[in-house]
Amino acid sequence: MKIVIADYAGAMMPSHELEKQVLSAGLPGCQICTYTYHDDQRADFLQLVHDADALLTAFIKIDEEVLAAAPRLKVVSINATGYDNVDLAAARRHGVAVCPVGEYCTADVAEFTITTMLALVRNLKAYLTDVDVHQQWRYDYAQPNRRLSNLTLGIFGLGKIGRAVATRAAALGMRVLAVDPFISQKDYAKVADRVQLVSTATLFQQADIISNHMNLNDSNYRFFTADRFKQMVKHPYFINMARGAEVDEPALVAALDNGQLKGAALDVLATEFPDLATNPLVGRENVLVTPHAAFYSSDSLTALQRISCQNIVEYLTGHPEKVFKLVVNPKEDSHDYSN
Ligand SMILES: NC(=O)C1=CN([C@@H]2O[C@H](COP(=O)(O)OP(=O)(O)OC[C@H]3O[C@@H](n4cnc5c(N)ncnc54)[C@H](O)[C@@H]3O)[C@@H](O)[C@H]2O)C=CC1
Ligand SMILES: O=C(O)C(=O)[C@H](O)COP(=O)(O)O
Repeated sequence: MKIVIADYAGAMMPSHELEKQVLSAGLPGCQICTYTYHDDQRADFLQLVHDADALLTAFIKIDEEVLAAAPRLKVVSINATGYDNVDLAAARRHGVAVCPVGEYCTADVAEFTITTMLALVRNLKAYLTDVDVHQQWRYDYAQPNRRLSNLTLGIFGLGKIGRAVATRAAALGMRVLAVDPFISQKDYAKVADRVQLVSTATLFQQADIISNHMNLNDSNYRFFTADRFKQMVKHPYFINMARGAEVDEPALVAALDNGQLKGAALDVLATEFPDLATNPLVGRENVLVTPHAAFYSSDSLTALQRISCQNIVEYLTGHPEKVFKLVVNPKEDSHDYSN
């Protein structure tokens, strides 16, 4: 049995020892190949997966071409929460199961979101730059600091991460609004005492900070457009911790340039590995760009590696019901055990 662990170049795991341990314990004798994927070497990747039974990856486009090149493939395990890199219809056609990790970094992303929120409203980047770079000692800027407990947070996507952000923001005294047309009553009930579900128009009217936590799908590709930035009445801070493709990036740059937005915290940009030297969002005092790092802690990484490999073991040993989250299960209806 052959298992391919493919890291996108630039988003590599520090080590694959834990994955190898979990896979070898659950599937004794399996062959494990680790691989670093480069966009311009797709033919090598297709060759590598041609006799693979399982593939462990994130971000690499898994489409008809890959699935047709891997006739023995039974399961694609995504070592990430987001699985927008996989063509689910093609996986269904090929009878290949798809299991994203489900949940491993909810608290990490929520803490990171609150960290950037506080940094934005407290002008932290400007203070640090003034002191470290310019040896300047001052506290008052054109954009005065604000107290979170006097502000309204507007969340797009009240899923696991959105709810965790809402809970932390409410604990800091913020009023919390959210837009999520797809949330179940059961999930909303978990936070109904601290979050008000509203329309997009109401959120745009009332939010001082807007934080995006939607999973990327057909309903929200390039959702944040110039027109929508203009509808944000209070010139809010904008935070994106989900996927860069949900934002029209030139429109975001323009909204920052013309003051439509006070500032931004962006853990994801339009492309996964942006050219920082030329990206117009980099180097601004009121913009925090981080390298898709919100998920990362030693705690989350261990969970990520363990769960993503355990999912492969469970599926290949005939226990799909034990896979944490199956978004395509060729054997029966798909399950989500994460809620
Ligand atoms: N920056 C980072 O390090 C990380 C980023 N992520 C991103 O965060 C996303 C969310 O993660 P979870 O909360 O665990 O996922 P989730 O699936 O629990 O929540 C996503 C929520 O977005 C909502 N949604 C989808 N389309 C929407 C729309 N058009 N309007 C409003 N709401 C919409 C869904 O109904 C769902 O409630 C992931 O899909 C991934 O893209 C996840 C982990 C780490
Ligand atoms: O889990 C997700 O979805 C993410 O966006 C993670 O931050 C990034 O995934 P990896 O870099 O761990 O593959």
